[in-house]
Amino acid sequence: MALRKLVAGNWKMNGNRAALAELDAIAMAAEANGGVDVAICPPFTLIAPAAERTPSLAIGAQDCHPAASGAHTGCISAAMLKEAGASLVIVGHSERRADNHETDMDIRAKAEAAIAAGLIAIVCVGETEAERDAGQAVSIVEGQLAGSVPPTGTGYTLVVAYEPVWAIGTGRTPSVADVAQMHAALRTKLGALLGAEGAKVRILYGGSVKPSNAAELMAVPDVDGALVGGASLKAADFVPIIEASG
Ligand SMILES: O=C(CO)COP(=O)(O)O
Repeated sequence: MALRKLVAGNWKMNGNRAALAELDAIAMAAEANGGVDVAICPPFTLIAPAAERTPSLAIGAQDCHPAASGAHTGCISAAMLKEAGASLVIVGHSERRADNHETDMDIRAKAEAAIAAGLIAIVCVGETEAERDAGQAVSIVEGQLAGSVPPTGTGYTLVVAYEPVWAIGTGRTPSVADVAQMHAALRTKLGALLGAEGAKVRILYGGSVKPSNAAELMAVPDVDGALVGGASLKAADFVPIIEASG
């Protein structure tokens, strides 16, 4: 079953108010490519101005706290993101798994909080280079998925992003065959975890997606979109990726 593609940009800790000008051309491309869902996940401080500037574009966050509220200095709840204008949130990005020692259990709790607040949760999984070299990529990623996907997730509330850690920001990507193998394994595992809903959950590929490789990656079976880092910062790079996904 071909699912509607989602192309999401993760700005990470980049961008400022001036950079929001990029959103105008991205929103125009989203409108012109009506068969593709497009989202941008800027830093927290830019969510509200981004949502106000381009109401037609889905705006997301890059993390949320698992609790609804409370004494958690420096943290942001899913409901706060929703009120600021976000409709989705990335959880479990490998940079957060590494830098903040987030576990699969933490990530599942964040995804559950996001869904409870009415956000779409984009749950990230991906192996390190050492794990791939050891022949463990599929089993590691299946384990991350089983641990971090909420059992109540549906095709409307949950998105999975496969991002090999070694492909992020390096210009390197897995072969088309390796992407196909991993996405097929994730699709099967989602079915085991979520039943019929597992077939409706979009599985994005992320890691050095750029205009020159987007069409090839988006044509792989069970690749239902892209999670784009560096190439989402400029409309000149991101718009061709949207166009290649239609
Ligand atoms: O981590 C990523 C998106 O979440 C991918 O980053 P790059 O596209 O810069 O490799």
